[in-house]
Amino acid sequence: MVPPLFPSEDGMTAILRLDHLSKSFGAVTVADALSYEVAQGEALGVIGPNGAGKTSMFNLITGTFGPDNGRVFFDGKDITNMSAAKRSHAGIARSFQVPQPFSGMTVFENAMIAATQSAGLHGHEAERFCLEVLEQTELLPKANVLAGSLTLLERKRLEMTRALCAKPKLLLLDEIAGGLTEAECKFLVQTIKDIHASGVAIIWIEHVVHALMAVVDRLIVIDFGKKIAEGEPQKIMESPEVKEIYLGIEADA
Ligand SMILES: Nc1ncnc2c1ncn2[C@@H]1O[C@H](COP(=O)(O)OP(=O)(O)OP(=O)(O)O)[C@@H](O)[C@H]1O
Repeated sequence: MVPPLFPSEDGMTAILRLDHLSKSFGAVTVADALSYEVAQGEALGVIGPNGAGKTSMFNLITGTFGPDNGRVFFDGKDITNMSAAKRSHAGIARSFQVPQPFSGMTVFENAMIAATQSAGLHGHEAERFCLEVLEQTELLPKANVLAGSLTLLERKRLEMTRALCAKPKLLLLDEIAGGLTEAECKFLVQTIKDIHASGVAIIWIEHVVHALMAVVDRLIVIDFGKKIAEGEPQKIMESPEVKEIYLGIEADA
């Protein structure tokens, strides 16, 4: 039986629900009965060791591949069998760990592709919206520059721009702070805070934990495709499970 969608257990309205998602590639399990919810407008942080299945979880949410078992619910609908393109139209957008812009196009043209193809905007409306987003992500001065010539920080900003131009209800950020200097990271965190404040729900996978902690309302920890901890960020970071994974301290030490 399909579980009731709204409201969720804590009385909040969920934008996303993963219900016992499982996925394996041969002997490698990337999702192991993974279940959680994201409330409308919530910012959820995701941490876990390399290879734990975090990016795979995004692939299951965006429909890059389907689960072996379990279901994905988004905005009141079961989207488990929905194509990636339809999920994008429905309001799920992502940024990639390795930025994937159209390098031979300008920043503005990259933004326009997302606004027209994913958000379904046209003409002046699309242009106006792209300019607004470029201002928000501080890329407006680079609007006419080729994406291939941007710095790493600017490419990360372009990833966010493209995702935001799709008018998402849920934004998936995959290790967007990696490789940045401390000062660059601070700027990026402020932009993500602004996006969060505008009401967009966010799931943010990040190894740069202090950046994550500055934004997220809740944290989950994934190891071997399994959710091993979930809750208030500070408490989770101090939990024995996290210390064991990140610092090599035995859970019962
Ligand atoms: N399409 C695929 N086919 C086969 N194996 C895959 C596929 N996608 C991911 N994997 C494997 O699944 C495991 C989990 O990968 P995933 O990228 O989801 O981990 P991650 O937690 O995001 O890691 P990282 O923090 O290093 O980015 C890895 O061992 C990876 O090689």
